Amino acid sequence: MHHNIAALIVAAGRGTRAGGDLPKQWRELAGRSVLEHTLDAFRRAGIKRIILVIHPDDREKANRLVAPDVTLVNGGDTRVTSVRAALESLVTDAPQHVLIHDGARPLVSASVINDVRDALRHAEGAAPALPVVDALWRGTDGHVAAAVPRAGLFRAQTPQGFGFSFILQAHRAYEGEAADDVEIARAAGMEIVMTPGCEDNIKLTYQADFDRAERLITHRQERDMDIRLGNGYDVHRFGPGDGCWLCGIKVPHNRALQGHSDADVGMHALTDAIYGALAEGDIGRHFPPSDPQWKGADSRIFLRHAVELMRERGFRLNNCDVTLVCEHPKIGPHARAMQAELAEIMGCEVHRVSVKATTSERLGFTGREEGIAAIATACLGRNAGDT
Ligand SMILES: Nc1ccn([C@@H]2O[C@H](COP(=O)(O)OP(=O)(O)OP(=O)(O)O)[C@@H](O)[C@H]2O)c(=O)n1
Ligand SMILES: C[C@](O)(CO)[C@H](O)COP(=O)(O)O
Repeated sequence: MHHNIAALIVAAGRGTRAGGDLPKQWRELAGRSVLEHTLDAFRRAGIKRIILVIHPDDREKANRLVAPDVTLVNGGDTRVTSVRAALESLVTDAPQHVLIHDGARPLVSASVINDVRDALRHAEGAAPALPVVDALWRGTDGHVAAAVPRAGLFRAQTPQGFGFSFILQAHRAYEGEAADDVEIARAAGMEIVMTPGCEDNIKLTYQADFDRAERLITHRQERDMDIRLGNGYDVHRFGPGDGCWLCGIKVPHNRALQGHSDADVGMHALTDAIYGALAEGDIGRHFPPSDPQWKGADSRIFLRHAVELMRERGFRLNNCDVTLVCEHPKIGPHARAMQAELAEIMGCEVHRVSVKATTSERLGFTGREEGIAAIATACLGRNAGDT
């Protein structure tokens, strides 16, 4: 997907402030190591190349994380030298961009990563930040010594993204310590754009941060279990014509389906199933048949609207299943094209979309070929990786 970008995940520190038996990035968080959470966050964002920077003492543990998308590199004594080691390791097969991230920030969301990556289309560098909202003081000996103006102050997060060759040169030219790579990039004259940070993208620094991260992960897991099901049912009668619109495909037939719109009975049932899963009524509520503007309308408009609503509410389509009930036309030869068309409209993978058909054994209105009925089920899940 994004082969020309690599994530450098720095994890060579010793985590002295967090304490514990193991360096913090190797400790368990909600059943998995911190680094496993961090690697998965980048995979969810579609990153295919990850350089994991480790301490040589952790090689044995780290070998378990090696995968086709993960390469190990030994870090240095400071964060700066660890990043530098990772950058140098990429020189022979350089990506266009790099995202440099603390292994100790396992809760980074796909949207934080993607906002940085998107900003790199126009910027030399980009990094997530949050404005300081609390009042700031300077303190001495446990007393407030002065108020510090907070206007224009931001809290820096990672991943910090850069053009690879720019940041490599900046690191090579830099001497001494730096809190992060933005500092190094700015010292080399690079312009850095700020992108939205996220309160959940915490860096595990002290023990209390582990407790907070556990709570956030539990909350995410509960949210991810929020699965919504909806069903839809629709019928259209036959009238004169030379084919029927069914699931976005014009199927040749000696008749056509009649309706206010293009009468795509399958797409209507599916649209209603999505509205149903969101408890948002049905097509008639969003596109009233009394409104002349929907006369003869392309039913894709309805389905796209339901999908937009689904995304706005933070859901994605897990899968859907449409059954067309008719004697004729025969659906089998067109089912795959219908699945592909529906998947295209909904912006999802085709394996999430099923279209099938049955006859009603010549019974009832479908059996007498007076019309076609369709039933659909849609299953929605929460958008993974987003907070
Ligand atoms: N020599 C170092 C030092 C730090 N880091 C990484 O940089 C990130 C941010 O650093 P920090 O939170 O300061 O981690 P530690 O140095 O491990 O923590 P501490 O200062 O408490 O020892 C961490 O993912 C850490 O593993 C690194 O790769 N190499
Ligand atoms: C890079 C960083 O995460 C930006 O907030 C941070 O500076 C690194 O951690 P440290 O605690 O400053 O070492």
